[in-house]
Amino acid sequence: MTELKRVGVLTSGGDAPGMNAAIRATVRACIYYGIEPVVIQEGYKGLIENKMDVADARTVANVINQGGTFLKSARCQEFRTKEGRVKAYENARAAELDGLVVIGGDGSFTGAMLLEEEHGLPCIGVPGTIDNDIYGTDFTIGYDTALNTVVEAIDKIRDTATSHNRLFFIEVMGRDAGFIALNTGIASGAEDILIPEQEKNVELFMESLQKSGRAGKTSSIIVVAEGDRGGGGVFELSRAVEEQFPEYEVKVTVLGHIQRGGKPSCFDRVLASRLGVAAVEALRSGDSGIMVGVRDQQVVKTPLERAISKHNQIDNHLMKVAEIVSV
Ligand SMILES: Nc1ncnc2c1ncn2[C@@H]1O[C@H](COP(=O)(O)OP(=O)(O)O)[C@@H](O)[C@H]1O
Ligand SMILES: O=P(O)(O)OC[C@H]1O[C@](O)(COP(=O)(O)O)[C@@H](O)[C@@H]1O
Ligand SMILES: [Mg+2]
Repeated sequence: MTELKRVGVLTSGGDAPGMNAAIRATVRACIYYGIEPVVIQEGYKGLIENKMDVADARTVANVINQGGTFLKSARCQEFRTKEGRVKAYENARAAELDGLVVIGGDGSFTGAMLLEEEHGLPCIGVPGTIDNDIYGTDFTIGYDTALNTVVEAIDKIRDTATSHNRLFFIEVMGRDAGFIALNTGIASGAEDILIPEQEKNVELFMESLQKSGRAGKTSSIIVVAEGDRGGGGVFELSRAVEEQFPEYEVKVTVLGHIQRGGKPSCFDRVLASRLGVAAVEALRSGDSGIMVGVRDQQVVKTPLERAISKHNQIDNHLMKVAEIVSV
């Protein structure tokens, strides 16, 4: 077992529901194993600006049920520079950190990898992002909650869509990944789902709309991932459809940041608790430069380098399911 005096924890990149539960689990696992936890504010920005405090078990009381991250998150440009990372490391060393737990997405893991490579500070990644776009884990913290938030919102939109002859384009988050769009599209009964991994050309899309019309559908819901550019983005696509199908009243809803908020689901709280504990246990075992995740219900470790350079594949069978159930 590696002797650890102090371990730091931060949240970085886009916040995700369940990050608080992951901070809590990290802090409490440290205390359980006799390590002093240090909480760092505002991600890498706080590390550079030396915003950190020793925590105790009560620091993380009453946060498991809260969305967002009480430590705050940041997208920090300075940390992308070598000089920025030197400053961050100097502060980590002065605080006597023997390891760092980084709760965030692929960008945060790239930063963690560089910090470790350049300065030798052992870093462990915990996947926290609603996008579910991290290789080496079946689920990222926040994804399940976001799915449920989106489905609830689309259900409401369906009520108005069916009360009129309306065609709704609903843009969901996912800069480069279609996992949210595909799963919420199926769960909310969407007529079509557009994702960046499998961009459909506009003609094909129009054909499937025509088919829906012929099948007697008087209203439709199309779920579009924000990263999908097949039709030039949700507004351009809606204009094209309006021209071709004057019988439909076309509406666009961009769900936006509502998808990132709210109380974490039970699934996300459990996942976050598991992974926070696993991160501390990994540091104790002498691991570094890895991410902890779950595959087939087991905690697994993946080198950060692999976690950021590979991608989870969209399940083609699920795409087919979406096509079949929307006839
Ligand atoms: N290539 C990089 N080099 C160093 N740090 C990076 C790099 N990419 C991202 N980071 C750091 O991680 C932060 C979060 O990354 P970002 O991509 O915004 O979110 P996420 O971690 O959720 O993917 C960035 O603001 C930056 O401080
Ligand atoms: O709110 P921001 O910071 O502009 O970021 C929006 C992006 O953040 C996300 O919600 C999550 O992405 P990351 O986890 O990579 O930060 C994306 O789906 C979305 O494109
Ligand atoms: Mg990212």
